[in-house]
Amino acid sequence: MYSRIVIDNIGKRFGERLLFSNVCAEATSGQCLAVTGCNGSGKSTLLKIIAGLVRPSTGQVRLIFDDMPSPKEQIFYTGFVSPEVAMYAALTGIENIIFWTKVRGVPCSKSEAAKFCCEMGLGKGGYDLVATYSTGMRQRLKLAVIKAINPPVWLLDEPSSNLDGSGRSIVKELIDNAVRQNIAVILATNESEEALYGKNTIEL
Ligand SMILES: Nc1ncnc2c1ncn2[C@@H]1O[C@H](COP(=O)(O)OP(=O)(O)OP(=O)(O)O)[C@@H](O)[C@H]1O
Repeated sequence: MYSRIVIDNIGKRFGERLLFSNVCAEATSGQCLAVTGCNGSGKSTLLKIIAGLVRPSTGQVRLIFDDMPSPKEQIFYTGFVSPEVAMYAALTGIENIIFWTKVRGVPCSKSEAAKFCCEMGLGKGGYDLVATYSTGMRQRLKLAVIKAINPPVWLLDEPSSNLDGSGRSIVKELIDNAVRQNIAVILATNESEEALYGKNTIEL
């Protein structure tokens, strides 16, 4: 599927405080757009605006897909990995994947969910309750969920947070594969090395 995200003159203000203004960029299928900037510059806020979770103060974000979903359906075309997204602690990793894929209407068997856990380096941890997970394991599970849902637009907010070296390599491979599969990836990061995954970069 072809997708195009147009960030058109976006600005955001919280009360008196202007966070950013006149941000313009585009991300299309098969490309990664990196969003960089210091702590508090508004990277997460911009991703939330693109996800439709926060209203911009000025400008608009247009999501364009070749099969023209209704505005209500468009939310199902994006996946969001963020420190603010939580997995269900009372479910196992595999059960979380089955839950989230069901919410999105994507078929996913237990064995497929177990495979996604393994690919993200959770191993047999996929059968354990998320309540018992370390922060890095929770992050790996969020990556397994977006891989299972596989939407045409991926919004990745600090995808390597709390990950060790092997986890960071998994994130790189995940983004490379997503781009190869024609997914549009928007990546917010503080890591200069990770920012290089972006074909284009917005600095806030
Ligand atoms: N709902 C809100 N109301 C008021 N201020 C907010 C709100 N959400 C975010 N902010 C403020 O906006 C600023 C930018 O936050 P944001 O999380 O987008 O930055 P960031 O660039 O992602 O930071 P970091 O690199 O630390 O993750 C922060 O100062 C934050 O306190």
